[in-house]
Amino acid sequence: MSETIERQDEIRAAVLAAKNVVRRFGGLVAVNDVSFDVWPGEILGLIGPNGAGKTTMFDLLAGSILPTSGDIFLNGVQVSGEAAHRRIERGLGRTFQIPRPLPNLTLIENVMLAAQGQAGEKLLANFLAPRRVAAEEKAGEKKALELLELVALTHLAHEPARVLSGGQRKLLELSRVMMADPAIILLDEPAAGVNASLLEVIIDRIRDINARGITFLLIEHNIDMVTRLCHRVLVMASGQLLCEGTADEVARDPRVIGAYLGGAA
Ligand SMILES: Nc1ncnc2c1ncn2[C@@H]1O[C@H](COP(=O)(O)OP(=O)(O)OP(=O)(O)O)[C@@H](O)[C@H]1O
Repeated sequence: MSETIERQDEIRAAVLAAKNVVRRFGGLVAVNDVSFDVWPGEILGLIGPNGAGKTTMFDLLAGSILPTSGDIFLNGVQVSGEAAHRRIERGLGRTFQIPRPLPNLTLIENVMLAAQGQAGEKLLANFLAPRRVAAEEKAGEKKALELLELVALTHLAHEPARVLSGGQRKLLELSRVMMADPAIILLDEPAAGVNASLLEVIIDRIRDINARGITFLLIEHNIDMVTRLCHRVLVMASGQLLCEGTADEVARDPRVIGAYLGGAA
């Protein structure tokens, strides 16, 4: 089998795949010819020193920015030019390093909002089919409560989101993303700014959600978390994919040690 046909088969089997992706910002190549696959059901880590291109890669995968060249595939479908909301509809969820829930709405309202379409659409539907809208709202509330339970926030369901700690906001964000029934979730630094005991809750919840068949790709600087959670790890440095392997394998790789010692230079 030729290399190209093999690569096409891999792309078809992957939940998410990058193929020779390049992203330039003026003269700077933030992501430089990066290719990788995320397999169904895995928890894949993306690590690398500051400025390596990890966040830019997430932005490209999620559709917040478009590649200068190269392609992105979601469940085998080429989505390189598609807007972020289309990729959400196709099963891609994303959390941000600093989640910003609506502070004066309750947790349950914040989670329910994640499932709603355009306000105008909803108003029209309410006018045309009020009973259907009411039934959908009831089902949405039930699902939101189940998801809050999944992330261990049931006791705060009716509190305003402003009372949450940084770590609890990350858990809320995870439940919000789950409202759209994603096939894969991109997690941006789930451990950043989270205290030790809540970190254990976050690790457990990610494992539980993964056990439901949901795939994860996560950027993380906390190597202990990466070692405990990730089945496989990709390492980026200076915009390029340096290597991949288990957390132990990449931690021993002299190229990785060199990249961290030399920073992003
Ligand atoms: N919108 C932008 N305009 C210009 N340069 C950018 C832009 N976004 C990112 N960069 C540059 O691209 C490079 C990669 O940045 P990126 O944020 O992707 O790295 P990172 O690996 O996520 O770093 P960190 O771990 O510090 O978050 C950096 O040199 C950064 O300054």
